Amino acid sequence: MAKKDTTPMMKQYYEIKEQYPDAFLFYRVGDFYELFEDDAIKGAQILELTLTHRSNKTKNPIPMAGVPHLAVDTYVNTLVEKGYKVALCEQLEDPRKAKGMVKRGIIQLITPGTMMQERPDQAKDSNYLTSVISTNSGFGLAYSDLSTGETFSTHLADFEGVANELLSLQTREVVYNGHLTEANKDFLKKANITVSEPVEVEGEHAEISYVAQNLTDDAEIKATKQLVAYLLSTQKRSLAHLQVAQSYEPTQYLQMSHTVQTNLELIKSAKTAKKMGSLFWLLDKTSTAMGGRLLKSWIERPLLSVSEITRRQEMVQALLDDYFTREKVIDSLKGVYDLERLTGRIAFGSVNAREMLQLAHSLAAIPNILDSLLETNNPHLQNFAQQIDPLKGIHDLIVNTIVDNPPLSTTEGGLIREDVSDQLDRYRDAMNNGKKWLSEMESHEREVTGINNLKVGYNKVFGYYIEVTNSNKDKVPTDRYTRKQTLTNAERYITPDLKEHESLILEAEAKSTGLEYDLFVKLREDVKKYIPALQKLAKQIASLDVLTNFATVSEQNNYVRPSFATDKQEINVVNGRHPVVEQVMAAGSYIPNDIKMDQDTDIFLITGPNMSGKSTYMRQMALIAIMAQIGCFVPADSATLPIFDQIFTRIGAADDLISGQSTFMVEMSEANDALQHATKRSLVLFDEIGRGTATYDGMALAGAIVKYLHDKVGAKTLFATHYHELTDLDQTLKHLKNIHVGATEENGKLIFLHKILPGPADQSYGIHVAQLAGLPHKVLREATTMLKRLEKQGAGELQPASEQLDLFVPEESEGAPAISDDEKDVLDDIQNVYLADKTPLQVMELVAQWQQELKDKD
Ligand SMILES: Nc1ncnc2c1ncn2[C@@H]1O[C@H](COP(=O)(O)OP(=O)(O)OP(=O)(O)O)[C@@H](O)[C@H]1O
Repeated sequence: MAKKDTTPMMKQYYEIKEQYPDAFLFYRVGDFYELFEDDAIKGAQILELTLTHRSNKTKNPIPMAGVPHLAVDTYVNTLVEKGYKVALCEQLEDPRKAKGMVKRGIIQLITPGTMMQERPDQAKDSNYLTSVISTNSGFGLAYSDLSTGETFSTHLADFEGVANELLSLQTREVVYNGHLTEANKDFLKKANITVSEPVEVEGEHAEISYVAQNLTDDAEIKATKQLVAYLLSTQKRSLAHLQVAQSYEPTQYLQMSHTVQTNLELIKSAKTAKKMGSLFWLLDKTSTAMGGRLLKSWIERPLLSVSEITRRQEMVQALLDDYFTREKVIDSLKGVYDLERLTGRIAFGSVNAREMLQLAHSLAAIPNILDSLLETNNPHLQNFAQQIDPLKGIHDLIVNTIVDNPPLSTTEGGLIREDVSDQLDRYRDAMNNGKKWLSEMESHEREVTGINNLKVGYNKVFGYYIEVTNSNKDKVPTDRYTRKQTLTNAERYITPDLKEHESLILEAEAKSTGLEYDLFVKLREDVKKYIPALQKLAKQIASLDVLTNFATVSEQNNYVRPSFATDKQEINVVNGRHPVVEQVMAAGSYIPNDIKMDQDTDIFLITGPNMSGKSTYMRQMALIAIMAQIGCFVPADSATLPIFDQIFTRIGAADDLISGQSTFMVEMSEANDALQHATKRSLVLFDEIGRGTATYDGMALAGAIVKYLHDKVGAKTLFATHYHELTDLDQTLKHLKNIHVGATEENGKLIFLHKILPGPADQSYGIHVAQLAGLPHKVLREATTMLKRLEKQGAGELQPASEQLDLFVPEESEGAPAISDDEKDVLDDIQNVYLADKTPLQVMELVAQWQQELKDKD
């Protein structure tokens, strides 16, 4: 960078900036943070700041923009949320005491992956920084949420696995060690993930070995150490709250790719990308933010172990059966703050006295929760309670140290109770005595001078003074009083006595606030020793919150406890419902449906009109399976399920925007994923496979895929299709059954029954649905005529297109004037269209287009 200004300050600035070339450098000058050079130009634009210039008189003024230090968080957050990094450069010494240039240094590097979620609406979100290292034996991956310190690590075979994990974690930043191909870079860019270089940290850091202590896999250890080193180097402080990394295998859980999670709308609605309308939205009635975050991670990672699921179910059952205990627990949970993040703030050193009290109040709620659980006769609830240490010592320590209503600031006193420190009490006595002396002095002076409204006051500039109004000025004993300040209607004086006491009072005050701060820091350090115990407690409370929440939701929505047939792959769901669709519909209007697939049935081929409920039925199956495997009860009258190892989907039009593939390509890759990786224990949902290409290609592919699933995979498969020709497959594939969603026609109108019935659908009603969508009458009539013709002739033996022209030529064309060029274009199009290549719907679209062209011409 060309250094245009070589004043000592700018020299210092350039030196620091050189070390952080890829971050916005917020350089503290007095009450402002200044941005210079390119940072200023770019920052001014993004943050809408006024761009000014430093050294305006020189030939090359330096662009500059500033933000007030009190508002810095908002500006930093805006930049970091957009994927940038911010280096906060502070004055490291008091400018008044500094000799020469004030020392400055970076106190924190804030990056997308290390930003703490502070806004209330983000309380249930985690922000994971991920670290990846490529090794000879695949990839090590580790991630951590800096606000809570929870850390995980795993080992993945290929970049595809890494990419999937990054998307599932919604990671904003990855510290990447290894080669990235152009395609990898492209993916990371499209997924909006900031890529950071790994960093070395100097010296020994206990955190690095602590976090990695339980890991055995070399790649995981490396990724974890790289993660912690990056955190330490950006945060520039000890991070006592980082938790021992938990190693996991993706195969330990029911596996679903990020696309599957998105398609099934587990955490967000596919349409709005908001929580509303998702399974998480439906299930989340948790009382604490920790519970909310835990629930989300449970939904993303359903269990495989029946005994673990049963353990959750037992708790849900017990809480469901015992309304009063449940209500008491919920009531107490409401008093528990975000223990995990409070603990993080304690470790971070950013906690204030009010938050310290929030911790104490949270701990105060724990014994009530334990009492409620222990009072029941339920062994599961009792056992759960017995494992919890309420950490009463920490509670007592905090409430015995901090006053009831402490101020926000920790440096201005008023935080610490009496009797905590003799020394503090002595300072306070001195202050009180001094103040008492002042009030006695005031009465005494009134008496001796005869000035009744004489008063003693204080301001920051002059300290303590005696104030006398102008009307009493002549009574002032000028031999004892020295004038200090003149106001319009009064004079202020001091006396040697007053000044002597003033210095005693102020000294005691300064010492007392200093000591209070020291005592507060000591308290913080004392509590810091209990961080692992607090984190354990936080986890226990969070899981109690989620389990209680399952009981509440299950009761409110009439869910039933599922059982698992582990020895055979059988599904027997009686009157199952789609939990989210049912919720947004009027009460009682959702039509329940059974899902019964015995050992000998692997594939349901589902036909039925558009809009009849095929997708809903398939999603219902997946959501019931997921709910069951996270330990929640399920929307059905009864349910027996296998434990699914993986779920695959090809549903809806949630096109893969990130990889930039075409719809049909995405469809085929998703199908391929299932064909390659599904096992007998998997659940496969395929909705209208093949519709993204020409009819015959699509139908042929769909048929072959069904056959492959049937012969080679054996996964439980729900396969919805509009290709009625496929329904004949039940003749040859013995594990395939046809089912359809019922619909009837009354007076030419289509009535959806939303009821699953055995056998194939008799007709597709596509044109009826088009009618519901309000297509012009003429289009519908013509489509109907064409459909009849197609059905009569069989799509393969279509007449040449020219012979069908009479379908479209308006009657009044006879004897009409010669046709225009536009009309001719349309006729040419009609003549050239190859009908065998088109679905009826596509033909309808074409007809609509031609009509529009003719209309435009009018
Ligand atoms: N069991 C049900 N009870 C009541 N309403 C239902 C039921 N199933 C589906 N619906 C309603 O029907 C609508 C359409 O359902 P869905 O999208 O599953 O149809 P589809 O057959 O998959 O349609 P398409 O073939 O066009 O994709 C849903 O949004 C819902 O409102």
